[in-house]
Amino acid sequence: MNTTSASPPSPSAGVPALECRNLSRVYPLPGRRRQGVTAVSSVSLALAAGSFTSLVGASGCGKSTLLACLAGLDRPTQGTVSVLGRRTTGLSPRAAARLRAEHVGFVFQEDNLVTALSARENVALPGRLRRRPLSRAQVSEALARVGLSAQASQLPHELSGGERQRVAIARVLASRPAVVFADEPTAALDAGAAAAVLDWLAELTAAGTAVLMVTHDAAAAARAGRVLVMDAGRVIGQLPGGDPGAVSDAVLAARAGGGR
Ligand SMILES: Nc1ncnc2c1ncn2[C@@H]1O[C@H](COP(=O)(O)OP(=O)(O)OP(=O)(O)O)[C@@H](O)[C@H]1O
Repeated sequence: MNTTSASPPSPSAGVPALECRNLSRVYPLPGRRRQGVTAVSSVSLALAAGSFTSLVGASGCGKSTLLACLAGLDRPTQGTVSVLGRRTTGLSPRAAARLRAEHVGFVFQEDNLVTALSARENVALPGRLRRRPLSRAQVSEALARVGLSAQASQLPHELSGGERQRVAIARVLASRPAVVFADEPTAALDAGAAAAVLDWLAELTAAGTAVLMVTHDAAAAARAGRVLVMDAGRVIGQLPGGDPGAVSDAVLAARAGGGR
């Protein structure tokens, strides 16, 4: 376990790291004022500090939209989101960005990194935004942890897709935000690299971070302690992690039982 990284803020007893209530997102349809696409419908959930949760469901069921609304990257049409008990919905864009910089991290398949910054600078960025810079040793340690010491000075376009993903992992390992959102973090990786990413996410949760991961990979989903199953914009069920077969069955059952 990395011992020199920043620790996530200790949440007050009983306050979830992330919570949403009655969250909905309706995309307007051009030219049809009264109609829209309901991508997320009345979702309520809470993630405890140190929990690892995955979100599964058939393509188009609303996983990425829910993640984006929870992460403050999209505005829900209705409902509330709170991080460490502080409401993020309804904040000014500036205040929301500040709260995100302080407490939220991202591991996305694409658009992960600031293109003009080196791997090292990308890892250091959350600390700069929080005005609590990480030490050079902390950044180096995180890059070493993901096997990228030799690439520290390279720009994102000089790295492979898998290496860019690892820089994003190093960034959250170093800054340890209260909540990490991971969208298909293993999709473009070979089996060994995917297993390593899941190990690092689990390492984060052991240090107190709440991780929410969207994935189509049942084996990856089953690494989480809790698997939420979505269909047609709703979270329709949950199961404990550990059994990829049970996750596949739950997704198939959701698809068979519902749909838009
Ligand atoms: N910008 C948008 N405008 C209109 N409809 C959208 C928009 N983005 C998503 N949708 C619709 O919202 C629904 C949910 O999409 P979303 O991308 O959240 O699903 P998903 O479960 O993440 O799918 P996938 O697994 O294929 O990535 C889909 O019906 C999609 O067509």
